[in-house]
Amino acid sequence: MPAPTNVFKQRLKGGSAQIGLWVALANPYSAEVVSGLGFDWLLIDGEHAPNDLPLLLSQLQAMARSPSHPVVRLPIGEAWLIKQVLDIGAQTLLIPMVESAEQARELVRATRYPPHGVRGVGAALARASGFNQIPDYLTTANEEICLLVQIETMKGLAAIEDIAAIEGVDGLFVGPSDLAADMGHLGNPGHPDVRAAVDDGLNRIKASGKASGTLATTPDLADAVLALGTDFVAVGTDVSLLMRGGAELLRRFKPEGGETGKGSGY
Ligand SMILES: O=C(O)C(=O)C[C@H](O)[C@@H](O)CO
Repeated sequence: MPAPTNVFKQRLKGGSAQIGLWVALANPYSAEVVSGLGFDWLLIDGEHAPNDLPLLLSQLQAMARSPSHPVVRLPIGEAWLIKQVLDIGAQTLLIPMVESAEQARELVRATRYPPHGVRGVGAALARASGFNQIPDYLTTANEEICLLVQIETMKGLAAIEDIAAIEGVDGLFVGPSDLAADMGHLGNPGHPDVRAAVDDGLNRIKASGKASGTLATTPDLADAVLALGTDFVAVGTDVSLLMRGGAELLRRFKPEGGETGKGSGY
């Protein structure tokens, strides 16, 4: 009996865009709620949401019955953390701030058991192996890992082809917010120069043969990047859905806005 099949990794090669949702409420209850919506993938954000390892685990467990594939974003691409997140059962990782082929190569090695990498062997204790109930986990796990790396600086943009050429990198995700910051447009990912850089990056990733991905925070932006043939696109976040939906509901009954809404800056 092998490691669980990573259907998201398979679907990335299938040619149909995978539509995702950013999950940043850091709560297994809300994670289970959105896991029933039907998104192809759900990004559990370990970088900008207050998620520690136990919370990441509880959200993976909450999503377990859903066909939506969980993608876990780490706060940083370090082998010790990759080991822990893989052991709790994540099979698809998104690693931020990748800027070189060498960095990508080390990330691949961190996701692989020897001799192809340096992932520590703890399957006997791990949820990933069904707590050792999957007899062939160790010898089949490598193939079911999907590694997605973030391109979100000018240096990363310049290295796209080199990073995409690394075996074991399955997809490259262009991060508009951090790229905007690095380009001198902090807080303005919609700046024409940033939009052009994002689209150029996505096109080059696509041309490299690896899966291309990004986050589009408006339907129009999502339509634009999907028109490029982008393979995995997050089209919103749970936090913004809650905030926008709540603000709209409040305006219905308090057009002047609530006390907390005045100058709240949201
Ligand atoms: O740089 C980006 O954009 C991303 O990596 C996505 C953001 O981090 C996400 O938190 C939405 O703002």
